[in-house]
Amino acid sequence: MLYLRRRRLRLWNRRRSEEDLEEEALTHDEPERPLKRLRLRGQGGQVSPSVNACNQSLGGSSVKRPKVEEDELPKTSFRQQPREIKETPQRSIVNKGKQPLLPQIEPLGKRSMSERTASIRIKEPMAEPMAEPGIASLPKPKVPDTHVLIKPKDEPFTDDMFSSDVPDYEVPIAVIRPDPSSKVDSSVGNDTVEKQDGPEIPASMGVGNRGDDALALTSERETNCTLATIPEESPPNVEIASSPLGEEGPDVLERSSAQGTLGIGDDEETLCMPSCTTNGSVHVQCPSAVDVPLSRPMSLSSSDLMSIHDVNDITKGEERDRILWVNEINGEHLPPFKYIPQNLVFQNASVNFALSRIGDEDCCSSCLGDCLFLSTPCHCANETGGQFAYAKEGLLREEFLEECISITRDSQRHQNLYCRECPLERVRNDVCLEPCKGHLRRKFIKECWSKCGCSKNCGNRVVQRGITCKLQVFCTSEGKGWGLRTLEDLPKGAFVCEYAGEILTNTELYDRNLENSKSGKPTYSILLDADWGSGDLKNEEALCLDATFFGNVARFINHRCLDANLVEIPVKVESPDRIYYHLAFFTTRVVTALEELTWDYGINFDDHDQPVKGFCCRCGSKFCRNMKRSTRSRSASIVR
Ligand SMILES: C[S@@+](CC[C@H](N)C(=O)[O-])C[C@H]1O[C@@H](n2cnc3c(N)ncnc32)[C@H](O)[C@@H]1O
Repeated sequence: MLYLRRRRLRLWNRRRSEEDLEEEALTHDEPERPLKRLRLRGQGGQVSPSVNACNQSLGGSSVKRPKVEEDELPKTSFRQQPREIKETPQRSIVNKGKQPLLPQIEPLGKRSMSERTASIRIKEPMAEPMAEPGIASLPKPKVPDTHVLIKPKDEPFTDDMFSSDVPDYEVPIAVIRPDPSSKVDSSVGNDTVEKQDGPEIPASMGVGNRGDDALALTSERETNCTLATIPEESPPNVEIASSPLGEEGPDVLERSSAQGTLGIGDDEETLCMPSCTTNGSVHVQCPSAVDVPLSRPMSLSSSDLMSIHDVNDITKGEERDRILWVNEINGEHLPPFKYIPQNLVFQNASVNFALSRIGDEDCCSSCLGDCLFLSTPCHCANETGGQFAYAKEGLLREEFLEECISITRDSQRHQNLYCRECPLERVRNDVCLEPCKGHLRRKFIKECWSKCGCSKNCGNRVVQRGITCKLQVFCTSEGKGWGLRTLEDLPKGAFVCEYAGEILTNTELYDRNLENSKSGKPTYSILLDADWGSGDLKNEEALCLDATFFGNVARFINHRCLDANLVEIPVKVESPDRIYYHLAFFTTRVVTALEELTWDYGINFDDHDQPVKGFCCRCGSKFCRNMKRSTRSRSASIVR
C-alpha cells in the first residue's frame, strides 16, 4: 500500500514537474521575442511605451510596416501582439511616458533683428531632424502630470533602431511620405485622450491653407497620425498674440480661442504638436483648428509675450509700431513676402540719391527748428506754390488735400501729360508705337531733408518719419483677399503710409508681369509716372514700384472706385527731380477705427490691353467703374 502510494506520488510529482517545465517554457520564451522585434521594426520613429499600441492602431490604415517584417515574424508573435496591447493598462503606458508631450518653446527675445524675421515654430520632438536654423521656439510650459499624452522621446531610442536591420528607406514617422490610401483616423480605442465630438476642421482650414513647408510637414505626419485635441492645460499657440482689435495678453487668448478666431499672424509657419495617445496612435495638433479648447492662459513673462508679438508683426520690427495680421474669415495664412519699410533698387533703375544733387534752391540750409513756424516759408515750400503742404500736427493743409483729391477723382478736368514716346508703349513694341494715353499731372510735396538746416522734428518732414498710426492687415469678407485697416480713428489729411517696394524700370516690370500674369495672383506694382510726359525719359528712368516680393504694409491696400478714403500723393524727399519719388497715402476724410483703408488704383476696367490681368472689382462703392463699365484713364495707376 505504502509502496503503491509512494509510486503514485512519484508519478504525480514527475507529471507536475513536466507540466511546470512546459509552462515555464511557454511563459519565458514565447511572447518576448516577437514583441521586441516589433518594437525595433515598427518604431516609426517615435513610439514610446505605447509603441505596440501605435503599431496596432495604425497598422490597419496607415502605418508603414515593412512587409519584410511581417514575413520574418513568427505567426504566433503576430497573433499575440493584440493580446499584449489589450493587457497593457493605460496607466502603465502613461507612467512609462514619464513626461507629457509638449512643444518646447524658447523665447525669441535674445535674437537679433534679422533672426527675428523667422517665425515661431513649436519644436516638435519628433520632428527635430527637420528643424531649420533660425527658427525659434517658445519656452516650455508646465503641464500637469495627469496628461495622458506621452512624450515619444522617452521611449529609449537608440541608434541601432535606425540602423542595421531597418532598411534605409525607413525614416522616422515625421518624414514618412503620405500614403494616399491612408485615412485620418480619430476614432481608435476608448482609452484615447482625443476629443471625439469636436467640430470637424473644414477643408479650408488648417492643413490645406498653410504654407508649402507646413503643408508638406503636416501631410507627412498625417500618414501615420490622427488629429487630436490638446487637453485643457496644453499650451496655447501663437493666437494669443492679439484680438482683431490688436488687443494683447492672456485675456485675448481666451477670447480669441472661444470665438474660434482663426489664424493670427503666425506667418506661414504652422504649429503642429504630435503626440501619442493611450491607444498608441500618433497625433498632430494644428492650431487653426476650431476644436482647440484653450481654456487656461499659459503664464508667460512679459518678454515672452513680446517675443510672440514680434512673430505676428508683419514688419518684423522694421516699423516703429508692430502691424499684426488677423484672419477671421478662413484659415488662410498671410502669403510670404519680405517686409521693407523703404524702397529698394531692384537692378537697372536709375535712382540717384546723392546729396550733391540737392542745390540751395531745393533745400533750406539756413533754417532752424521747425520750418512750419517760419513767418515766410522756406525754399522747400516752393514745390507747393510757396506754402507748405502740411499744416501743424502733421496733417495736410485742407486746401492742398482737396486739390489732390480732385485731381484723382475728376481726372478729366485736370491736365494730362502725354509722352512723345510713352515707356508703356515702348516696352510693348519698339517699332509701332501707339500714342501715349496720358499721365495725370499731379501735385507734389517736397519735404525738408538732410541738407536742410531744420531739425529732424520739423513739421515739413512727415512721410520720412514713417508710419505712426495703428494698422492691421486682415482678410476681407468681400473676396478682395487681404486688406489694410486702421485700429484707431484717423483725422482728415493724416499720413498713413507710403507704398514701398522694389524700384524697377518699366522694362523690368513688364518682363516680370509677363511671367506673373498667368498666375492670377494679386498685383502689387505701381507706376511712378507722375512726370512721365514732361520730357523724354530714358528706359532706366521710367520707374515703377513692385511690392510683390519686397514691400511694406501698403501692398495690402485694396482698390475702391472714386470715393476711397486714401489719396496717393507723390512726395520728394532725397531727390530733387520727379523721376523718383515716394508715393504717400493720406486720408481723404475722417476714418474711424476698423474701417478698411482703400485707394483708387485708377483702373480702367475696360482697357484689356494690359500686361497683367485686371480683377473683378468688389469695392462696393456706388461709383464702381467695374459695374458701370465707364471708361476712365488715369495715370499713377496701379499696373494692371
Ligand atoms: C495691391 S493688392 C491688394 C492686396 C490684396 N488684396 C492681397 O490679398 O494681397 C491688389 C490686388 O488686390 C485685389 N483687389 C484689390 N482691390 C480689389 C477690389 N476692389 N475688388 C476685388 N479685388 C481687389 C486684386 O487681386 C488686386 O490685384
